[in-house]
Amino acid sequence: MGLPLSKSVVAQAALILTILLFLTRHVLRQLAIRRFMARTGSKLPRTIRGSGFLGLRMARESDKALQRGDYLALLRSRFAANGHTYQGSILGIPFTATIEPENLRAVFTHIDDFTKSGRMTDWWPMLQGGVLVADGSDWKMSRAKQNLLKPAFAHQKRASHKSLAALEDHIATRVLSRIPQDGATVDLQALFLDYTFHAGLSILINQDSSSSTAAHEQSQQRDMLENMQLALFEAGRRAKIGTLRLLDPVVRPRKYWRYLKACWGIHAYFDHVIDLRLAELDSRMARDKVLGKSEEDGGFFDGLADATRDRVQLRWELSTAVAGSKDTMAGLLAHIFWELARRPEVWSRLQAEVDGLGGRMPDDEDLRGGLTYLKAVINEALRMYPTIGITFRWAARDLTLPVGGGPDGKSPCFVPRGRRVITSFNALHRRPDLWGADTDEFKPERFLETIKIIPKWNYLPFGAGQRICPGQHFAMIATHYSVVRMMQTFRRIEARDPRPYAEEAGIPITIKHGALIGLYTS
Ligand code: HEM
Repeated sequence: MGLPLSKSVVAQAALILTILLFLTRHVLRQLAIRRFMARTGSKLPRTIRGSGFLGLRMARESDKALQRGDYLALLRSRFAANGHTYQGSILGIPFTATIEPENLRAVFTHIDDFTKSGRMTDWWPMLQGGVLVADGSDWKMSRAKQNLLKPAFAHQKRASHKSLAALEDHIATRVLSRIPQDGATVDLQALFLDYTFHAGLSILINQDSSSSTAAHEQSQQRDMLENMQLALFEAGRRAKIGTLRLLDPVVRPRKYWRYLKACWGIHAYFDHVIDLRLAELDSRMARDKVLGKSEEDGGFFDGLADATRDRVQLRWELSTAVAGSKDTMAGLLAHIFWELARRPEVWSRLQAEVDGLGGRMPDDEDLRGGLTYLKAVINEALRMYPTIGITFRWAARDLTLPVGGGPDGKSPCFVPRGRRVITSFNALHRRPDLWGADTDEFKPERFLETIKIIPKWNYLPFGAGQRICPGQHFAMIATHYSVVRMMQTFRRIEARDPRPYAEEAGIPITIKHGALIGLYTS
């Protein structure tokens, strides 16, 4: 009969066994990595210098830059100092950063290898499904296989006359009529944020949000706007701090609770609107059937409802579309006018082109390509200030990127599974070797004269590959339209903010202090 083992001996044995298992797993993983790297000829990229213990110095630097509003400039300087592909870790969580066009082609075209898996937790609980955060078959369901979004955007395109009417209605009441005509200072960015949010509600979910809307509905919309502002800010923060967000309920319980409430408020708003819209759609269809006339194209919402009647899926897709369109377009417009106010020669040339319309409203054709200088202005603003400045993917397995490995950055670059891959469209668009020494200057002419053909992977303001922005067409039409209407209304512009440019690096990028401008009608 053996002696009974004491509890402490059992505990020690269990501990030793766990450590052994852990070490064995670690050694086996390292061997597998070595074999993989030898087989693929890949190497690790350079490691960022001066990031401090566990990347703490880098985290502190980032935090300060975020507060100052020059975080994107800091990222650019890191690429300049460490090469176009490098690796590091923030608080022990490793990442690989790259702005090599060849690597971006690999990341954005191999969507099953470079996934958005981490996005779901960044956006939780605001979005738990829908095209923005889904991967694999769920994403295909949203965007490709069952064409959930395709018909929605196609309906919206066919109903573009309605979209233009909604844009006109909102820009007239929410922007043009609110700008003092005597040159008194106004924050254009604030007006654009209000405009694009309400135009988005009208166009994407047929939600009447004009000034004649019932008071209780206006107040619901205001609450939703506030909730979405807060939730978008938090989602951006959660993405930047990674797994540290798990501490939020303990470290900042009040803010965390407010964030949850904002997300639930957004859900409740969309659920309510979806019920209303589906009921309207059904009664319209029943009426059309009785009258025997073909039903009118109702735009984006009808397209979505054609593809699915699943209310939760509709909630994710609609809130994604509203969140995706809201500040991206306002941010772009604000940056365009921030630059126009500082570039009289660009303003004059643009004015001359818009004057060519003879004061009439721009139609589909003008917006689709007749206004070449305007297009160059918008392209240049998207180059210097892409409103999605940074994006992330996660490696689904051990992978290689075409370049960036080894001390000279020329070998294939090893990316271990689970690794977060970061890219900055902002830094890509400011690479002097791709864009010239004047890369920090706003020069629309480069899109007309200097660069005849831009290599595709050097310029990605709307992303690329299968996950390219599905709202790109709408965003471009709406931006062209809005700039034309501003130029037709005002003859002179002045910058009213002597402070240097500073960004608010949320999702998406806006101008920290707004776009303080003076405008004159004569
Ligand atoms: C100036 C305006 C806009 C810019 C600069 C912009 C930019 C982008 C970029 C860069 C991406 C890809 C992000 C990534 O790959 O991680 C993206 C994705 C997306 N955008 Fe936009 N966007 C704009 C307007 C819009 C509008 C108006 C909508 C909707 C009506 C929209 C809806 C979406 C959606 C749903 C996705 C996710 C697509 C997917 O993952 O399959 N965006 N956008």
